[in-house]
Amino acid sequence: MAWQQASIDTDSRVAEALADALMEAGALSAAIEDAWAGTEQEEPIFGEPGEPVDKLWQKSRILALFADDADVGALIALAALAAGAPTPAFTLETVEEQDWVRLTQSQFDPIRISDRLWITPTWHEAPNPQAVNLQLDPGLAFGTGSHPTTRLCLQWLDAHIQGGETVFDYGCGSGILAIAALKLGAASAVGVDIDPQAVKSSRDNAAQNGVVAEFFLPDDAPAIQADVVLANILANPLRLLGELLAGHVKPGGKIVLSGILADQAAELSGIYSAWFDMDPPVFDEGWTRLTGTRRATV
Ligand SMILES: C[S@@+](CC[C@H](N)C(=O)[O-])C[C@H]1O[C@@H](n2cnc3c(N)ncnc32)[C@H](O)[C@@H]1O
Repeated sequence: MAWQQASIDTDSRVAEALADALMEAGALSAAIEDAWAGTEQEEPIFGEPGEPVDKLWQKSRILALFADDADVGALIALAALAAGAPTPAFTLETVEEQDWVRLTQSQFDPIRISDRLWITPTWHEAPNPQAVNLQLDPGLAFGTGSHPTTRLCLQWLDAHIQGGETVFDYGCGSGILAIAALKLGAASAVGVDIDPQAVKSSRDNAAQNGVVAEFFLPDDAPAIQADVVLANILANPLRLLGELLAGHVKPGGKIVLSGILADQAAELSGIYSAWFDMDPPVFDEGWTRLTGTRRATV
């Protein structure tokens, strides 16, 4: 199927009325943009989120979509009359139907963490069916495996989970770290996030991957001590959460921190050395992973 797209340059003062009138006249959509978009005269117009923008471009362009058999010239003339504007000139082009779902999906390929650990969208064949494959689609919560902060944690899990560990994932997002730990052999995993949508996504993703993990909002989290605690949050919350996170790590257990910029690593390592013997930092694209071993409390 194809559509006709009319491009109408018009005085900004009548653009909105004309776009409304085009919709009334039978356009399938009508969007207003800067007539000089993409040129040196392009004029960015910014507004506060949720606030109406009271400024208009000097000259506006309306892109209006019509059915392939519509008499576009007659409909534009009718709309201009209704909007009290002179009949504008326009150009017309044919727009072919696209498979938007396929186009979007093609932008997400499987992600190789290591030879044995892959993150694969559900619509893809696993590149290595023998590997540990997490099925994860881009969604409303952070954590598809493509971001360096997540990748640093996944690489640590891949290298250190030997089987039977208990894991606590603080700031679980999509649940990717808890789910990966379980698929790599951990005995149990619990995740926590302040965002209810992340808690829901994590539960859905665990079910999708056939693993049993529990996810909570912080106030509902169980008072557990785990062999491994991961927290891929940002430096600021990590500065405040040291004591709480340390309380969730068994003596001799491991902490894995991510979401830290390279120039914040020394300061964060200093904070966590109050409870942990810290390892040297590991860097990836300007981000840092910090790890440490919980000292026995005296
Ligand atoms: C960068 S994402 C990490 C998601 C996932 N764990 C990963 O590694 O990709 C950080 C997550 O931490 C959550 N978060 C931020 N501050 C938090 C806090 N104080 N307590 C619990 N969760 C928090 C956010 O809602 C977000 O989902």
